[in-house]
Amino acid sequence: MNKWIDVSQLLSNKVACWPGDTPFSYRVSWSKEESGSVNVSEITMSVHTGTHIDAPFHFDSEGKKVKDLDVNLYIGEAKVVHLHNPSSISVEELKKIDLAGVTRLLIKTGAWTNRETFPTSIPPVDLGVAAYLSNQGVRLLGLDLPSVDSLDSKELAAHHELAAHNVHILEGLVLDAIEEGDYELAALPLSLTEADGSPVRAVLRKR
Ligand SMILES: N[C@@H](CC(=O)c1ccccc1NC=O)C(=O)O
Ligand SMILES: [Zn+2]
Ligand SMILES: [Zn+2]
Repeated sequence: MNKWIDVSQLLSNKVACWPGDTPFSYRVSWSKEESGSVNVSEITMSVHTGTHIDAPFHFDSEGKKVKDLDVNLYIGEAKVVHLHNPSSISVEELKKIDLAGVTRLLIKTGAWTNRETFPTSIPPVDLGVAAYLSNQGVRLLGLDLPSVDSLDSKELAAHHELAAHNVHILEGLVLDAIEEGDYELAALPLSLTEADGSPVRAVLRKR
């Protein structure tokens, strides 16, 4: 039986954060010395830090929140493909991939090299990709990037298009050591009732 491989970013005070967003912080808020019995800690973070999923509420105030998302999206068969430092994620490139039976597509671009600093530019998901993937039956798109849109985008066109075509978003994967092929994925969001996104622990197992 193949082993599960962790494809999540480490959550430490060094993790990169979207410029201007709440930085990640961890601290022991009640030490064993103080409490007399236990160490108790707290974390503060943006839900868009590290490896995470977006709920449509992130970019649509009427959109689904994390609690409304189907857990079945985030567990099951997934295909990993490599695009080699693409300038964007294009329909043309995706047409070269056999997507028959693929419901979860994970793309390694290699474009985010130092995960302790936020990238200055990333390849965005082109317009038309959402419609293409959805026609092929893809329901979850995962990337090794902090966003599916370019970092300076205010319209978040790819986020909106993906949601309109019912393709869900998983961002910030660590796919450096993952070869192309068929895997099982587990990347469950927390059961946050109100949130627009959630950190996940993403793991892959070769099929
Ligand atoms: N779309 C990005 C997050 C994002 O856009 C963002 C996150 C925190 C603070 C500001 C953000 N975008 C501002 O334009 C994501 O999905 O993780
Ligand atoms: Zn996000
Ligand atoms: Zn996003």
